[in-house]
Amino acid sequence: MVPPLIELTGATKRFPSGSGSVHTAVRDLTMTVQPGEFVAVVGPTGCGKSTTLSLVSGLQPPSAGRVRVNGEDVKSIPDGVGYMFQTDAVMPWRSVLDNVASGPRFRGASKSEARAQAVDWIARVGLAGFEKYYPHQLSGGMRKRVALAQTLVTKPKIMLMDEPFSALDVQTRALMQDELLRLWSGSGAAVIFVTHDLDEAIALADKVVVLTTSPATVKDVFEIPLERPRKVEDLRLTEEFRKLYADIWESLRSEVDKAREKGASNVA
Ligand SMILES: Nc1ncnc2c1ncn2[C@@H]1O[C@H](COP(=O)(O)OP(=O)(O)OP(=O)(O)O)[C@@H](O)[C@H]1O
Repeated sequence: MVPPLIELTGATKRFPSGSGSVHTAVRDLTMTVQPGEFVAVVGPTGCGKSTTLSLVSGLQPPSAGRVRVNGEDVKSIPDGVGYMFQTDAVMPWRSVLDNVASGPRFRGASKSEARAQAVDWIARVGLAGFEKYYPHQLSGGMRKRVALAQTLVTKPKIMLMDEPFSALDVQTRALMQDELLRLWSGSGAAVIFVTHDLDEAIALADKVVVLTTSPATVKDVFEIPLERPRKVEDLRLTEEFRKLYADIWESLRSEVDKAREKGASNVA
């Protein structure tokens, strides 16, 4: 058995909230991610999904429990981690080429090496010919492709993705999901992908982790035995997919209902 690449064991995160009280965002959360595994995390709005990612990224230390990457306790941002968020990190004042080259440059590559890597990844995400464009000259989907190239050019061992496609229209979103799967399949990277969208979680992942309503802890873990390579739009029409959806939704629904009862206005 290969040791997990990412391991949260009884991880708890508390934040001070006004009036001197404490808010528990994540409680006693245990989950593992194997090297090269694609794990989707779903849960009701505000349950603690992003906080869970921030524990793995080292942006937040746990208040209790352990968070390990590669067998080591996470004390700062671990090496080899790439991020992608809902609002992309594309710098508006830089061309596509300079945006993608900035990661390798920051990690010490020479200017020409960084540019060569950037040109390669810009082509791989389907943007060859757009190197000199600026972000405002691109569509939302194209900017996501730039963000994907920015993330992958650094060859991360771990990709932490927090609803990266949620601002896209449905068709562009499906395209980007296929692109992500295509690019990830050759990368060997482990992924934690946070999403509100159960369809998206099942279409992309090897494993779907259902979190409880706040404070987040793991409610259920579902293996997704769908064959790869996958075409997300075709996959959604299959009986196997609908069955998985029904099973996982059964688990998620009661948490969404609890969150609604607690008064969350915008739930899963
Ligand atoms: N830095 C912080 N300081 C104080 N409270 C925080 C902090 N970060 C998160 N929280 C609180 O922790 C809880 C969980 O937030 P988190 O963003 O992790 O949830 P989420 O499931 O990702 O939300 P969403 O579904 O809206 O994306 C929320 O009540 C939030 O207000």
